[in-house]
Amino acid sequence: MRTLYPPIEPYDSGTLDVGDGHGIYWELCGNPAGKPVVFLHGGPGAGCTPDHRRLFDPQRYRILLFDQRNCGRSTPHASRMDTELHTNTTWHLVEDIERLRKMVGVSKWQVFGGSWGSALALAYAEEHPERVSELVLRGIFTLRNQELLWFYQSGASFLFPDLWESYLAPIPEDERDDLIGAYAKRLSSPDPEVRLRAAQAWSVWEGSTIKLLPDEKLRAVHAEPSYALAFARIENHYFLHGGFFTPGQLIENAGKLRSTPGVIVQGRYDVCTPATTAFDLHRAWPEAEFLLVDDAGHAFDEPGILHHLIEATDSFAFG
Ligand SMILES: CNCC(=O)c1nnc(C(C)(C)C)o1
Repeated sequence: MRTLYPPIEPYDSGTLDVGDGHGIYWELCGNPAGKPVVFLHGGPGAGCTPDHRRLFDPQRYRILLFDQRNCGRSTPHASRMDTELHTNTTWHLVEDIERLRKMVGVSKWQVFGGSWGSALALAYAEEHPERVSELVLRGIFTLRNQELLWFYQSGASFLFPDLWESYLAPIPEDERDDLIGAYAKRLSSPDPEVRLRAAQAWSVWEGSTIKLLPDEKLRAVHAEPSYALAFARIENHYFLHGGFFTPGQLIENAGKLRSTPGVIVQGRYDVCTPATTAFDLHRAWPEAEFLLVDDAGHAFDEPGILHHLIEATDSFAFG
């Protein structure tokens, strides 16, 4: 089974001013003369980690990673309540990707994204197909209403009834018919204790359910206050607006990808973004290789998923 390439450090990094008061943290890793690839993290609001650099052969790829608006090392951080989110939408991020592409000076690049990153990758590729050499996608998420309701209102709750009680805890029973809406109210509360309690409950729900087997380290990351506040605020903001898509937009427009080489990797037991969406994308984009991993959940570093992701990036590298 293939696994991550060795740990590496960036050979360059910085912050790009993209307007609206936003500074986007970016870093370049691997071979400056290598095949260009951009990595799109999940959430939205999760930020990049050093392991994300390791999905690509550093001898053959020039790897750009960046923290999307208001999260990670980008500024202003959404954990601050004076950080407003109205200039953080899918289409702002698509424009940021183009700004970064022009900054690094490439005409096209491989786009790699998992979960929310797969939605952003699809949005970018459907908007700018001429800028995408290949797509490598994992844990397909297109923010259709049924997808959001499954994970945040009713569905995944049937598989994790114990953890679901903790997700419900901050919300009074008479508001539980619209949990995304009820969480929005608490994530914008003037009371910092109310905000933090809601943010941690929201963030830990996801952090506790994205791997096939429990991962206490990942749960702890999601419970950390600054991370949880940004992650929950940004996710809830996007989900309240349906990802800023028209209903079913990414699947309906997948015909724009017919000439783009691609690989779709999906865990059979992905509770966060169930396989039905990946299958719908496969049906709409049959040219892409579709790999359903029978012993995996959602996370990129589940053994079977990681194996196919590394095989995919290797297969597209020069040489
Ligand atoms: C609903 N959020 C799905 C998503 O983008 C996602 N799933 N897991 C993650 C991290 C592990 C990166 C937090 O992001």
